[in-house]
Amino acid sequence: MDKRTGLIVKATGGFYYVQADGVLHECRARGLFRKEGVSPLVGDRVELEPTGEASGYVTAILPRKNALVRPPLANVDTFVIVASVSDPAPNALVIDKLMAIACHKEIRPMLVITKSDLGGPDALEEIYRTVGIPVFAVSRQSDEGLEEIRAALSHGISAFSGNTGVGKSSLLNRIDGRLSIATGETSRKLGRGRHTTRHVELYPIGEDGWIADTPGFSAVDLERYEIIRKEELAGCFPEFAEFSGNCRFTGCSHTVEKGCAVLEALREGKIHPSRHASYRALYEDAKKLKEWELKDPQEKK
Ligand SMILES: Nc1nc2c(ncn2[C@@H]2O[C@H](COP(=O)(O)OP(=O)(O)OP(=O)(O)O)[C@@H](O)[C@H]2O)c(=O)[nH]1
Ligand SMILES: [Zn+2]
Repeated sequence: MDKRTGLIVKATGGFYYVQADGVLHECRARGLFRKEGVSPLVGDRVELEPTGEASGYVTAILPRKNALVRPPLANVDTFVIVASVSDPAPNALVIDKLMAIACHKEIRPMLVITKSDLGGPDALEEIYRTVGIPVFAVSRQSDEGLEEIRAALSHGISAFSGNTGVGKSSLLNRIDGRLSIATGETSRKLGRGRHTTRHVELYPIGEDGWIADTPGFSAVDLERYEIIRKEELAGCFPEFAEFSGNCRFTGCSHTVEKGCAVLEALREGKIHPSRHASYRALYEDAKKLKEWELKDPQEKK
């Protein structure tokens, strides 16, 4: 049968489920890329050699745009960062770290503010509008905003992240009832703890969009595996770009230097203090990284 290309939407028990030409194929991988130390990920576009109507072999992985380690996911286009107005209170550092990871991986970030029934989303909105990313506010009290979020996810692969308890699962369920993630309450009732098998699965949305259902993965998992060098950090704060070229010294860290155009913009209110505070904190963390930690985690065994 003819080779074709498809998308891995699920991987479990040594099988890869590849969506190709409207059919879900249950596939094994040919040993080929194992030699090269690459294993197929959910989100990979692959070459498929069918062995039957709905079965086949994955014979090659097409070039990846990006890959995350935890959750294991390739070719992520949109990153939905979820934060709640309160319960838990928003943590700007977590949001900014996730946003920096997104930029670093060339993923388009957007922010969804949940639980707006518990208070106004204005404070968060004000910060992130200055960054120039899409910001949506929702609450389970109404469907407002949901349709716009669905539309923003209707192309490419999207993944959700945010601190535990912000309402990711509730939001996903409301975006699409098929998304299987159990909400905090349900999972407690069912006794599904931290140690359940975690597997990522893609669900279709809109015209040609896919949402990654990533049960059990938290912002913490993501942060642990996606490391940004201090030299690369400023580039992950998009609103710094128009200033950072004008600093007096090349290699300016934008934290203390005289003649730093980013610090100048901060003083003039063109960069939000909360964003710069996060930058500073992440810069301090990045300074402490050891050489071995800077190796691409994909290359680590
Ligand atoms: N007041 C209010 N509470 C909400 C809203 N959405 C979700 N919650 C509650 O917030 C809690 C956490 O919701 P989840 O959807 O489980 O949050 P999560 O981010 O998936 O949490 P983890 O699974 O721990 O990562 C639950 O008790 C929900 O009932 C909302 O719009 N308003
Ligand atoms: Zn500077």
